[in-house]
Amino acid sequence: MTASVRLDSVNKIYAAKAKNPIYAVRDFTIHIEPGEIVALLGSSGCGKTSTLRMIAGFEEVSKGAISIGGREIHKLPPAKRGVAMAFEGYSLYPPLTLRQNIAFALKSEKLGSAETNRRVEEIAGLLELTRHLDRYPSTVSAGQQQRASLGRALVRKADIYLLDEPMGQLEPQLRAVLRGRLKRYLREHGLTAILVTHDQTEANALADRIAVMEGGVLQQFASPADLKEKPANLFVGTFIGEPPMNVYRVEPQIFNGRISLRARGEELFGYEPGTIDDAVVSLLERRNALVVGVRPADVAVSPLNGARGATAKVVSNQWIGDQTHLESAFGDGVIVATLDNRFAARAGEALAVDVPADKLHLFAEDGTALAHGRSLASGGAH
Ligand SMILES: Nc1ncnc2c1ncn2[C@@H]1O[C@H](COP(=O)(O)OP(=O)(O)OP(=O)(O)O)[C@@H](O)[C@H]1O
Repeated sequence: MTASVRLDSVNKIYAAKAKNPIYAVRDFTIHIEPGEIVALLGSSGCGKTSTLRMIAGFEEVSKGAISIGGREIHKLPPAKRGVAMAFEGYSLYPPLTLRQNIAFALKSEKLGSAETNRRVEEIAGLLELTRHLDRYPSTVSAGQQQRASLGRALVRKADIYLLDEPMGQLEPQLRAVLRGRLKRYLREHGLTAILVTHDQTEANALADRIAVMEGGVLQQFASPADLKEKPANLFVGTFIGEPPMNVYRVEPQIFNGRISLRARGEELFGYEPGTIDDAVVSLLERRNALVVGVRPADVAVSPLNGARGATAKVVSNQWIGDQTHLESAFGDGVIVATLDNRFAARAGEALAVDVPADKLHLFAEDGTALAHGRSLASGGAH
């Protein structure tokens, strides 16, 4: 009951014959392993739902191919694809109770009523719905309807499970609990699932790999850790991570082996000879300008007296319960640092900020990644 999924150069063009066709998805290629949980992540309008609906069969594929378990399915009707889908808009049947709605998904499996009931109760328990099973959709909350819709998808036996924003309506505490349960359920049954979300936490918590989309184009398909540590381009670098990566356009200067990354004539980051790997140094030698990305957690801040680093002036210092968020004026912009401890610094105070060489992300001016710390990205190799 677990299948691979392949999307090969899939395109979705709405109103293809109109004067202004809408390219919702362009040349989208991903190969998903059996039992893998994948998230499609991106901001509103990036093409996530169109992609999911093409896999389910509710939208035609304009160009390209989709296969599930090695079987090409993109021309088959939805019911023949072996897909179970939980819709963002719930789409429960109003005249049926939640129990009947969930059981309805089992009709085609022709189970006896005892087995049907057992499966419905199991899913309802997982989703904290047991107490509400005999109520009608119009008499329960949006979050309960959403869980029933999720239950209706999970209760079925299918080759793959498609989940469109499955937790969007849930309050944060329940969301965290159900995320854990959903992941355990998918894993225990070895199910292949594709989840659409615009919530990074949800994607990170649930998915083995995340497909980051923007403007209908796949930006990167990688594990949560790789997206954070080795973003393929500046879009992914700044989209993934909260607070976002600090970004500066700099001109590198190398003098007697010392490397100075400068903006408008001012040094933002300086490195003594030998602190940056040779491959990265030769990359810097070949560029007049590039973009430096620095994660807030990688910024070291210290009192000014003699500490190494450039000077920054505190703009705001917030303790958010488990972290300090420190924003300081830096160069002609700002630098945001996050620290695990409280940090005593008032607005207006000057500090030294420094970033270890192995934490620098370097991008070309067109946004292609060149290097992450010590390792060259594919764009940095030439
Ligand atoms: N039926 C349609 N007809 C015309 N354009 C559409 C249709 N459905 C979606 N679009 C357009 O296609 C693009 C991608 O939409 P899609 O819903 O796939 O994005 P999304 O990432 O899922 O966004 P959201 O998170 O807001 O649902 C958008 O520009 C959207 O306006």
